[in-house]
Amino acid sequence: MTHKIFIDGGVGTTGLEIVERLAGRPELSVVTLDKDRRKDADARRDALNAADIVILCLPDDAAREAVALIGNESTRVIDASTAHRVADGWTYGFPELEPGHRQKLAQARFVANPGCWPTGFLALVRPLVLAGLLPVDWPVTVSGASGYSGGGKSMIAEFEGPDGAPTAFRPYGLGLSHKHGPEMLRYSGLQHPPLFAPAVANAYRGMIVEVPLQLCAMPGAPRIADIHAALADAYAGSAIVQVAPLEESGAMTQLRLEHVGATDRLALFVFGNEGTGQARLVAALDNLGKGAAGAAVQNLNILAGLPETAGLRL
Ligand SMILES: NC(=O)C1=CN([C@@H]2O[C@H](COP(=O)(O)OP(=O)(O)OC[C@H]3O[C@@H](n4cnc5c(N)ncnc54)[C@H](OP(=O)(O)O)[C@@H]3O)[C@@H](O)[C@H]2O)C=CC1
Ligand SMILES: CC(=O)N[C@@H](CCC(=O)OP(=O)(O)O)C(=O)O
Repeated sequence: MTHKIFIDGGVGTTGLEIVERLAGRPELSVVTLDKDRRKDADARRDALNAADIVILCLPDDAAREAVALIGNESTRVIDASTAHRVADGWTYGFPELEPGHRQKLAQARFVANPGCWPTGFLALVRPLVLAGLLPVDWPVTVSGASGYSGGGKSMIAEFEGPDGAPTAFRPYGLGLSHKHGPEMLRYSGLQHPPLFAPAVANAYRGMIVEVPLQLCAMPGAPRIADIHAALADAYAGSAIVQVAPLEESGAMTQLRLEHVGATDRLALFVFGNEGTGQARLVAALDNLGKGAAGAAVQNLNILAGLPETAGLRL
């Protein structure tokens, strides 16, 4: 069986990355609209309703508009935008979220791909909440740096424009109301919004997401080995999410934004000091990989009943 896939927004930053990952797969027939017709409502309606699975790589408003254009009840949707991540009737597209979630995704008609920051955050935090190591009422902070392609074509133009990059490193989200807040809160299972301190760096792609924990102040004062074991258990056998052994992270003195390169891998680390009772949990990923296009292709594979890592860069 050939699955008909339409990528709406196929010439944008995320859309192009998805097209690359789907190329050369005979089990898929991939449709994109050429530059002249890509915003034509009739052409989009036809393509949306003719597809088995559509992937929306659009700004939020255009993604909502695309969903409204779908009348064919057998068309399934993967939305890469923020529009539907906490919306009723949508399934959150993070297969690793918790046991059984992948099975829910396989049956879903509407799937919301996670944001890049929440991908790193939830991968680090959700298993600790499930294991009872991180109390649900604990005040959690998450910070880090992202490559500028995380801001799509407009931020790429800003950093690669004729005047050169505007800065080397730019903290943002200073109003503490980033659009990723609701999904981090909902899917972590925490009771309080995490304090989120993001930054963008003068690098095209790659990101570091960090959750510092004062283990010594937490109930039961979990040890670094307990935190590591919970993460290692959660992702045992995953080809996508890898937890560095403590011997490896213990020997590291630094970590680069580019750690996973242009791949769809998600690398997790537990750095810590048993003496001070402090830990730094860190996720390294590509904002365009597991943070966007890699996740969309992984979800597509799950929806279509295909091998989960087909087409991924691992
Ligand atoms: N970049 C990243 O790392 C990540 C992005 N995302 C999300 O993915 C989505 C796409 O982002 P990204 O690829 O970065 O953004 P881009 O701005 O690079 O691409 C968006 C594309 O959508 C097109 N578009 C805009 N409005 C319409 C419309 N009404 N009909 C058809 N096409 C339209 C744009 O056209 P035009 O070429 O004319 O501008 C552009 O080609 C966004 O919702 C973003 O938040 C999610 C995770 C990470
Ligand atoms: C560097 C940068 O600006 N990154 C984007 C997030 C990119 C992403 O995850 O996309 P969504 O917009 O689909 O959530 C931001 O923080 O808004």
